[in-house]
Amino acid sequence: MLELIDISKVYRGGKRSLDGVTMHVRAGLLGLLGPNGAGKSSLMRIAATVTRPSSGRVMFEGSDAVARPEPLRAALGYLPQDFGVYPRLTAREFLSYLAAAKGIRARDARVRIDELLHLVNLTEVAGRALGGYSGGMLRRVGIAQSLLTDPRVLIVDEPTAGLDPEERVRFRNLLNELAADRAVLLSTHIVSDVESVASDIAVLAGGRLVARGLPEDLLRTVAGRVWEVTVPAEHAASLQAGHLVSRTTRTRDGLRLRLLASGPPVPDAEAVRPGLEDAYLAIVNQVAAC
Ligand SMILES: Nc1ncnc2c1ncn2[C@@H]1O[C@H](COP(=O)(O)OP(=O)(O)OP(=O)(O)O)[C@@H](O)[C@H]1O
Repeated sequence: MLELIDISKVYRGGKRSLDGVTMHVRAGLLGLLGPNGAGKSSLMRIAATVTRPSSGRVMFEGSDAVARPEPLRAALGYLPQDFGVYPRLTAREFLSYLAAAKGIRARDARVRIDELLHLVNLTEVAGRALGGYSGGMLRRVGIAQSLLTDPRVLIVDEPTAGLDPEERVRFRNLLNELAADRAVLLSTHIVSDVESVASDIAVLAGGRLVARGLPEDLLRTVAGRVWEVTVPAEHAASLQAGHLVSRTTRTRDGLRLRLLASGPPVPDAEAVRPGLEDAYLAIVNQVAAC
């Protein structure tokens, strides 16, 4: 549906944020994972036709979306990372204003806005000024605005930033539902945001696409290399220094470390089933070590 081909981006001043990224976006939920500064927002802005790539092509349904962005724009919903609202407007007023700006007729807009307020569970507070909304509620307004035109491609940039765990789960489920009949590209640096919902995961690090596949493909990269050990707190530092540690838990018997190693890091280490967090850590750090 949407193809990003060999995309590079160099900002004025010489900062290179993307380096030859090729990524095809199909129907369903594609989770774009990467640490801060990996280039996720740069790629999302290019996919959303907000910024042009320095080189490379963006193709939408076979036609060049850099030269002619209108067809993609007409099919696109976008929630930018720095989504802002007018605090004095109510949710309904704000959405009506945006609908008018998108050229939606007033009567159609009213019906659509009612549907969307219901979808994002804001109907009851739709008459309240946005200045009084929580971070999670504002994110839901952001999703509602991105869906005004019922887009076939939905791009959401770090939508769970600043949300509490409960809101995060609700948001994840909503995006999962939306991905049933459209392409959703979701960026995040939090593995659990995509772990349970994305069937397709891309990992960006240092401006390059370093992994892409099903969660099980990514898990395979650390098969047999994830261990858990419990050590006295004073012994933990040397293990932490020599290995990638994906989790540290304090227990009655000392520190429980979950770490990556090609063989048992200590004789009584317990081999455990890899999780996506382990795979992500390994993939991103392999790149950093190169
Ligand atoms: N307009 C800009 N001008 C110059 N450099 C920029 C600009 N936008 C981003 N960068 C730089 O490009 C790199 C990638 O930034 P980008 O925001 O795309 O990454 P990200 O993965 O979305 O990270 P974050 O989650 O922290 O936003 C960073 O080093 C950033 O400082």
